[in-house]
Amino acid sequence: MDRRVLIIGVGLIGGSIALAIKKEHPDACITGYDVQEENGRLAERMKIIDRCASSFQEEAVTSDLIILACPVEEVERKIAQLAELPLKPHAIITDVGSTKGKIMKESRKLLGNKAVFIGGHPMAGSHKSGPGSARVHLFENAYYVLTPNSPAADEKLSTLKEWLKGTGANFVIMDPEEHDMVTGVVSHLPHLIATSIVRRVEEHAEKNDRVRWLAAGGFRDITRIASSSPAMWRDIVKQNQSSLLTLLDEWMEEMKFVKELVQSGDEKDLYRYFADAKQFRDALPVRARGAIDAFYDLYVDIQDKPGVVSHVTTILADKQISITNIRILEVREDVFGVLRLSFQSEDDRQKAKICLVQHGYETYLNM
Ligand SMILES: NC(=O)c1ccc[n+]([C@@H]2O[C@H](COP(=O)([O-])OP(=O)(O)OC[C@H]3O[C@@H](n4cnc5c(N)ncnc54)[C@H](O)[C@@H]3O)[C@@H](O)[C@H]2O)c1
Ligand SMILES: O=C(O)C(=O)C[C@]1(C(=O)O)C=C[C@@H](O)C=C1
Repeated sequence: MDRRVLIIGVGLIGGSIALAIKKEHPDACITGYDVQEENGRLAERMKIIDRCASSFQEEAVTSDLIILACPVEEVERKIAQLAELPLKPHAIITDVGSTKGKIMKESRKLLGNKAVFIGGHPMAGSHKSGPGSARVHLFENAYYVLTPNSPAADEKLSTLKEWLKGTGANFVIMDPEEHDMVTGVVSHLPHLIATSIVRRVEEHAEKNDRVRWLAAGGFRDITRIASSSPAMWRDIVKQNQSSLLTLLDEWMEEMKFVKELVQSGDEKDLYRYFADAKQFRDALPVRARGAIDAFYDLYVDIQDKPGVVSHVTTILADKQISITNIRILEVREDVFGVLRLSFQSEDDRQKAKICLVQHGYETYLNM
């Protein structure tokens, strides 16, 4: 074990990066530091990291690669703390934070140091948190933004990509401000909208319990991300405030337009509004995004009767296909329920599909 990696924050993303590094660089020693000691210990027990440390400062000075994988406000604070340390010359520091502008500005504090900072953001994830949800394939096919901002960073770019090769991600270089506007559009504003929908529904549910009963697939799909880590999103909103304020103004304009459309009841205009959105969304490169498919989910229609779940799992066990997660999404009386099975790889998902279809089950790759 010659080269040393330190991951600060061993949650979903830090843990998944650790697994991806280990896959490609089995000789590297990966140490984790987490302010929640139980997360560090869990990651160690799960062999996501080789060991956990109780002080990040002590580890940082001997590390070749330092990955900041904590919430973004904390990434900024950690950069300032690292800048005070005698880091190894040519060590690489990177982060996985969902915002880049303020972090890149803070990283200038490291310029006097011989270590090099390269900002990073893998554009895949989940609403789940903690090392227990870490997955080696989480970033496969996803875009992974890198924001080098100095000649020294340009020089180290290929070394960082080599470290991160096991993620299977597609690296893309971006300017931090552009990054924050684009992620504001596709990730941060949608997150605020999903959360606000849940809050509206909660208020209605307090007045009428049937709101809870009838919340089904549509509500689930549009609000899944509202179950994400509140600490992570509090920090993202603080860091990307200026893009979000612009985008919220645009959103309110859009809602004003929608209200007028509903008020007008104009059939042609209503149809066009939905049709335009459908056309754009259907043309998006879903597979390349990685975020959804990284979990290699397969949906199976099952009847609401005893023993059906164990029948499905037995079929897969007989073929030695392991399931990483299983969930019944919706069971409607007398009709069908949808079972969501998650697999480690695309290969397992395809094999599972074939043998379940052979046993008469209806399966879907997407819902
Ligand atoms: N969840 C996603 O979908 C996603 C995707 C891409 C990037 N990110 C970014 O990755 C980072 C981590 O998010 P996550 O989803 O892994 O969250 P997580 O909650 O699963 O993990 C974060 C970890 O950081 C630890 N932590 C918090 N403060 C710390 C500190 N001061 N020192 C050390 N450890 C600390 C927490 O205890 C936790 O274990 C965030 O910056 C987030 O913006 C998240
Ligand atoms: O899939 C999810 O749950 C996510 O919210 C992942 C998601 C996203 O918006 O796509 C969220 C924040 C990250 O910075 C990157 C990815």
